[in-house]
Amino acid sequence: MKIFSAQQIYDADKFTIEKQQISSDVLMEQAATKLFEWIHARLRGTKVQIQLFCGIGNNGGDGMVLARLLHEHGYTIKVHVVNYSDKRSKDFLLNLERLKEVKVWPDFINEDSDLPEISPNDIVVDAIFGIGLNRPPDGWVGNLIQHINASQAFVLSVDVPSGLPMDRSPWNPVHVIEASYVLSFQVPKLVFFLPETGVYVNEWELLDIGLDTEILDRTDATYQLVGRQEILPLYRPRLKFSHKGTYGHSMIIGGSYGKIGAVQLASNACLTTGSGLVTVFVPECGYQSLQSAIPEVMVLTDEDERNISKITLPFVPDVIGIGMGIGTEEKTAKAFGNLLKEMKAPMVIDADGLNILAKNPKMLKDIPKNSILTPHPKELERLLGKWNDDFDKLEKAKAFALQHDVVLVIKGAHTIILYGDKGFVNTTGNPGMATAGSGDVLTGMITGMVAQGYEPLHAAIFGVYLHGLAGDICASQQGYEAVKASEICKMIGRGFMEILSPPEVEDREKG
Ligand SMILES: NC(=O)C1=CN([C@@H]2O[C@H](COP(=O)(O)OP(=O)(O)OC[C@H]3O[C@@H](n4cnc5c(N)ncnc54)[C@H](O)[C@@H]3O)[C@@H](O)[C@H]2O)[C@@H](O)CC1
Ligand SMILES: [K+]
Repeated sequence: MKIFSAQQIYDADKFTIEKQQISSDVLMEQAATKLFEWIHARLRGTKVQIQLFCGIGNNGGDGMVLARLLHEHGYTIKVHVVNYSDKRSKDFLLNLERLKEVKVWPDFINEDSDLPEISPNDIVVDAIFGIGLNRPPDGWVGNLIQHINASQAFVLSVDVPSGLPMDRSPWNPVHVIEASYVLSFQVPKLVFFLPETGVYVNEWELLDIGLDTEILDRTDATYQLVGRQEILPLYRPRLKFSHKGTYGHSMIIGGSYGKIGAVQLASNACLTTGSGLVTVFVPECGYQSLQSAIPEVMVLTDEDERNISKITLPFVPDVIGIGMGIGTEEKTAKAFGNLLKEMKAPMVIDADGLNILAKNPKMLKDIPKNSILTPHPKELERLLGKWNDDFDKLEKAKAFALQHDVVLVIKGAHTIILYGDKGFVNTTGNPGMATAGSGDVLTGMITGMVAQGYEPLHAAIFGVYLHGLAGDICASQQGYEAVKASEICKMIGRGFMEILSPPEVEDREKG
């Protein structure tokens, strides 16, 4: 599903109004009717007080229409106009009049007004600012926002949490609504998925407000949200007349004394994801444990007992997953550098493999074509240097991926895969997966997908989605805390089955 920028949303809005020959207030009425229907379906006339805080732009206009509809259906409402500017939008003014016509008179909150009392049992509708926010809210508006956040009431934000800009991190982190639920119009917004801004969105859902499908289809979005619908077409079915050679030979290189488990997790995940053959290359000390832990995996060892010091491969694998538990010893870094120079097979590079690259930037030019890098935030920072905010991070990361022609997997609550000038935002996964070895499993899985012939970008997108899905299945069975990397691995098969099962079973695109 495409993620639009604020400008693209305004363009789609304008196009719809022109093509469908409707006026802008009709579109606002449509949008607010969807809000009303959502609320009404859940409250069914419950006698709860709904306090609506409405700005003076079109987000506030949506709030005005919603207030009218709630009033007409007998709900107990209080409407506040947050009077932060005298530049009121046309449709706000129109709907303020329409509200007065049904005998609802909002109070106006100005700089010197007392803040209204909000009970924890109230429902707050937040329609102060929408996607039009382009500068910091005034201090008193910020205070009102803090007051709403402190109320413990359920806060339903219209379109986006007020105070959250669409293209940067907030000016003041406490002057943003902490939304219990966001009902967002038509398309998801990138801010919902980034660590600094996603924290204001507890849950979100899209409302189809009828923007024209022609413009939605033809708009080229930089970012896409990846759900089951996007994953299913990437799937490569296994053929009846195939054999283990059809699905590639993966090599997993990593481990050091005390960290052989990382290789075990990665190679097991690689096999379980469907790689035809898997060979590992580890220091001598890993031989026994790997042979006994995973009988399906073939084991090659370094001449060094505790660390990788010289990588000699007796065959050319289809793909190499490298870096888990490998350490950053000088001899290891040298062996890794030589492998990069000699090897043409694509690589999936993780953990200390990335740290070695960060310490030896000259090696970056030797990364084989079609390779994938899977940094977590700290590893990314070592590669890119510091960034100002999440948007700056994405720009820097995109430039890095372009310069080195790699697929970059930025791991996080919503992992983002960057390639060329496009980004893909994952929707699966949960906080239980923030656990030792989870990244090793992901590296193994992506390696296994490349081995089977998935293009690197598809391998990364599919692998990340499947990894999160396997983690979600684990969490649903035993809770977040008990999710362990080895169990994520066990759920890979179930994950595949869920992706391939009929659509009514799952729709994970909700936030
Ligand atoms: N584009 C669409 O698809 C539709 C948009 N609608 C609503 O329209 C919203 C956007 O409306 P607007 O563009 O009027 O913008 P907002 O209502 O988000 O903001 C109000 C206006 O205040 C000004 N402003 C920005 N930052 C300010 C600040 N810190 N202090 C004081 N004034 C500030 C700006 O001029 C801005 O246009 C959407 O979020 C959505 O809720 C809906 O009416 C339905 C259709
Ligand atoms: K809002």
